[in-house]
Amino acid sequence: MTEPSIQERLFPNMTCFGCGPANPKGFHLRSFGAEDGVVIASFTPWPEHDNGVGFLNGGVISTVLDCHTASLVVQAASERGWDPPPGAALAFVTAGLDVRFLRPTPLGPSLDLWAKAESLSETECIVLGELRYDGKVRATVRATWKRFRAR
Ligand SMILES: CC(C)(COP(=O)(O)OP(=O)(O)OC[C@H]1O[C@@H](n2cnc3c(N)ncnc32)[C@H](O)[C@@H]1OP(=O)(O)O)[C@@H](O)C(=O)NCCC(=O)NCCSC(=O)Cc1ccccc1
Repeated sequence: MTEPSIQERLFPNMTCFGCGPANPKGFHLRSFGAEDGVVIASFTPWPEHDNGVGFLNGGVISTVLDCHTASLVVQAASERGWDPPPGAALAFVTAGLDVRFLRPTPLGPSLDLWAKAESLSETECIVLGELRYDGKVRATVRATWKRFRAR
């Protein structure tokens, strides 16, 4: 897609490995709002992301699910005026990820990411996510996001 992604619009200078536009060696995940509060993205694994038996490594799966749910939380926080603390790039951080690997995930060519909010509040957001390939859900996440306080 040519339009700016959520990440490019809301945190263009972020250096997160998975989704920071400003990390020169990162994944540069690009997520976009769709209908009914859903956020979507696609991710193309690198050959290096092999899990040793020809499928996608589980840590990489967890990273992209973490970062994709982040885009939903950051967009929701921005829309509601839940601003980051002074000097911080983000209003929320991941407090927990419950990832389930339902079936092996091929190394591409391109995988689909989906996310939708379960609940959103100023102190805690819970987001459901899925990684899909070839019409099948390969992995799911229930991500808990908590308000970040700079110290
Ligand atoms: C094995 C199990 C966990 C359980 O399955 P089972 O008890 O046998 O249950 P069931 O028979 O119901 O099968 C369920 C579905 O799975 C499919 N399937 C199963 N085996 C194969 C196969 N060989 N090839 C293709 N497909 C296969 C099977 O067809 C079915 O799909 P379907 O309904 O027909 O479309 C399976 O769900 C799975 O592989 N999940 C993904 C795990 C995963 O990606 N983990 C993360 C990466 S590992 C990592 O990073 C860690 C690491 C660290 C360090 C170094 C190296 C590595």
